[in-house]
Amino acid sequence: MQGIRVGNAASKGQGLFACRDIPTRATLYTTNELTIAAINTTELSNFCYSCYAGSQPSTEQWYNFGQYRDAELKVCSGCQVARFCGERCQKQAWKKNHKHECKIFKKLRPKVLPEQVRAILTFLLQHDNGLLADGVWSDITNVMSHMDDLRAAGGDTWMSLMLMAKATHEYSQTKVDLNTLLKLFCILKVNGMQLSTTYGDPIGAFLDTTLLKINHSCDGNVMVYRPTYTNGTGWIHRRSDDKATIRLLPLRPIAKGEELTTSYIEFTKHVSDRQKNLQNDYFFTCTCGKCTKDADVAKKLSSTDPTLAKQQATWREEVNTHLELLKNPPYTISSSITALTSVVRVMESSLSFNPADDPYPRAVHELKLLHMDNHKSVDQALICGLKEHLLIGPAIYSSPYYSTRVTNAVYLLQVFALLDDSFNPLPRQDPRLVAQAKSIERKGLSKKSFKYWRLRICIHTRAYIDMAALTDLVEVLRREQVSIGLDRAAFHELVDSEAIKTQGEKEMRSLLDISEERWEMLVRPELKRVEDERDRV
Ligand SMILES: C[S@@+](CC[C@H](N)C(=O)[O-])C[C@H]1O[C@@H](n2cnc3c(N)ncnc32)[C@H](O)[C@@H]1O
Repeated sequence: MQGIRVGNAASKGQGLFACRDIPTRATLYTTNELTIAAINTTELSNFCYSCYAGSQPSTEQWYNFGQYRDAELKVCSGCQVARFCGERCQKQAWKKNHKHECKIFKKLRPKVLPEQVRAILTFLLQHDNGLLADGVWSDITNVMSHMDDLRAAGGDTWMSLMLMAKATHEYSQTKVDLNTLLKLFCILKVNGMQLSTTYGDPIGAFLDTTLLKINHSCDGNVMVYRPTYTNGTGWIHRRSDDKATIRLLPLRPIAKGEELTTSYIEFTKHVSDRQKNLQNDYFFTCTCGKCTKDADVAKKLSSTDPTLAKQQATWREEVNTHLELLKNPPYTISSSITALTSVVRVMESSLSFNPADDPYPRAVHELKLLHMDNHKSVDQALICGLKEHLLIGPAIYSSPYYSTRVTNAVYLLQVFALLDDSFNPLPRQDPRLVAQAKSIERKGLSKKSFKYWRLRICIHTRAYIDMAALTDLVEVLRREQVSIGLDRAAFHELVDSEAIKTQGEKEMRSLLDISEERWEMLVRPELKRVEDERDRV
């Protein structure tokens, strides 16, 4: 552990603490050996079983156009379940764990075990076959399991934990008792972290003996990040041995002795939903500063404007329903677009509009993704992405170094690229994109302002990256800047010209339909802050 230690976090149990002052550019901890991990069953054919390289990650699929480098996955001829990006990964996995589980997977074919069972089964077989390093078994089995809470809550969750424990006991023929196995499933349920792509798309779950000591805060000071390695020409999802699978990065400077915290849940949700989530899934009540502040604001709103408070609860309900529907096909994209657009519109038209208010951030983000579907309305996706970048980002993230904020900006730049005539990575045969670019112009953003904003967002995002530890994204931004195709002189003319800047801002207000007053209040402070920051880089 680099500059961090496990310590007593009072009523929260153990926690992680900084042993020195930590600047934002530091990497706090890295690992490329996750203690327990499994890829979701639905993603098994898309990601390497050993290094989690992706063959078709959902978000990035379109990202690098022709340059995207797929990892070609070959299926294990024994079990036909695990897929590997190369011989090296296959050999490593065979030695580490696959030798023992492969036989079990083969016997069960065509049934594929759920990810939780594969995760615990693999760990158990490593233990039973003497393949775990000293202390790892006790490090994991001594973690808070909340088994009594889960048993008391009962229901389908408890039933499924018991069934999974029984099945694992039977398949493994282990000497470890059933109760310990059940505890392991509870530990994974309560402490498991999401294994994801760099863009945050979930692909599995993992447990790491150090990271699982991090306690929760809705305004955490660290983030768990899965880097995407790049070279000059495209993404390389494959990780070489010297590179980490997971990194722990600071979101702001952290003082010596401060506790490291991260958000276990979607922190943009309303405080009442966050508390429900934390109580149901993690069995505690959050008392962080953000919860105290948000609860005060909610209480005040209920007493001063009960109609609005009620209205907001209805919007949250509506967005939650659609986001839930979108998780499981068959779903209708167009009806979700209609419902989410209507919530976004009414929220924006409210006099007390605050872009941080749940469900606005979640609705705009989902709408952006839905509009990108099949490139059907990239122009609308651009508008959503811009709202997310200019209005929502500054309002919900207490720090610019959130990987989500940076990767959202990188995504937005790619949406710009799709609509930019002068940037031509794709054969421009799609007349829909040409028509959509025209629609952006008709809505008020001229070609010059379009280019100005594309460049401006690129430069500002690059500045965030230079100040943070998200170094793997530098190459992506460098390439992006080149692709905008401006020489140094033209670059300064665009970004530093007051006239172009004033015009660009005016046109952006028109595109996003934001009044000047709202722009000055909600967008201006952040624009000023990033400009100051850029000057410091
Ligand atoms: C991943 S573990 C964190 C490490 C844990 N404190 C330990 O001692 O092993 C998650 C559990 O820690 C406790 N916890 C985490 N954050 C907390 C918080 N902000 N307040 C109270 N309890 C918390 C809860 O019991 C939660 O289920």
